[in-house]
Amino acid sequence: MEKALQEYAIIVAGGTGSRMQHSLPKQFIELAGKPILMHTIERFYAYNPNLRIVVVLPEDQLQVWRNLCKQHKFPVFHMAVAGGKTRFGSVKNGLAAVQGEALVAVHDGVRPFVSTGIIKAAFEQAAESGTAVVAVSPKDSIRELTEDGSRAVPRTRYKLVQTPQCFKASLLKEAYEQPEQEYFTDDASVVEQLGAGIALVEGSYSNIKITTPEDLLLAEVLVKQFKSLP
Ligand SMILES: Nc1ccn([C@@H]2O[C@H](COP(=O)(O)OP(=O)(O)OP(=O)(O)O)[C@@H](O)[C@H]2O)c(=O)n1
Ligand SMILES: C[C@](O)(CO)[C@H](O)COP(=O)(O)O
Repeated sequence: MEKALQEYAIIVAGGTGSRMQHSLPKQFIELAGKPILMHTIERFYAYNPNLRIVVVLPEDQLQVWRNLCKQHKFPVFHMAVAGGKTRFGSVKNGLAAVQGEALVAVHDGVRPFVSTGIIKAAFEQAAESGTAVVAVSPKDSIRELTEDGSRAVPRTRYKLVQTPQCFKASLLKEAYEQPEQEYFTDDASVVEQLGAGIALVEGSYSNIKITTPEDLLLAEVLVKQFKSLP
């Protein structure tokens, strides 16, 4: 039987959270008594306690994070590395900590409600096909902007992309050697640029990215239901 590949999670939390308009970087805002980022890390630890976890933070927040870990007696072992100016740069820095052939999940530090089932499904799909991107179907109608205004498009042709996004390490590393492009909004878009196909895995509507103040209100509700979320 083939030996299973080592699994890694690169949890990107190297942003400043400008759209949240909060005094703290949003990944440090407390939910149910601890920073959002700690909830996120705990989801991955719950999936696999042997997972190697790399947390990417703004360079000037590394000490703040160490202090928060001490203050909260945060028990989950992880490596903390400095991020880049953009999410692309942060993922690239996190990837430098990945050794050998492995499976790597890249996940937003501000998506604390991902279920262990979704993480598992993403790793399994990546083990099989090399790529796995979690996504959900849109619930609203979609219009495309055109030169004259806008037009309706069939929503059944679209998916809303979430994280985790899992890949074989060699593929992801090769992808992140490419020059950064403005249209690289996630890891799938970077890997796809190499010509690789992207396998989709069903996500969840509760796997929200905490981005703007109303997301925080929703997160306060979701955190109370944490154990029963899909
Ligand atoms: N230079 C950056 C920018 C973003 N991220 C991370 O990528 C994830 C998704 O990005 P987003 O929600 O846009 O976070 P911010 O960049 O912090 O938010 P904003 O765009 O509102 O400033 C977040 O966990 C964020 O910390 C990162 O690791 N490094
Ligand atoms: C990676 C991502 O969360 C997938 O939906 C999203 O693309 C991040 O976008 P942001 O502009 O960095 O928030």
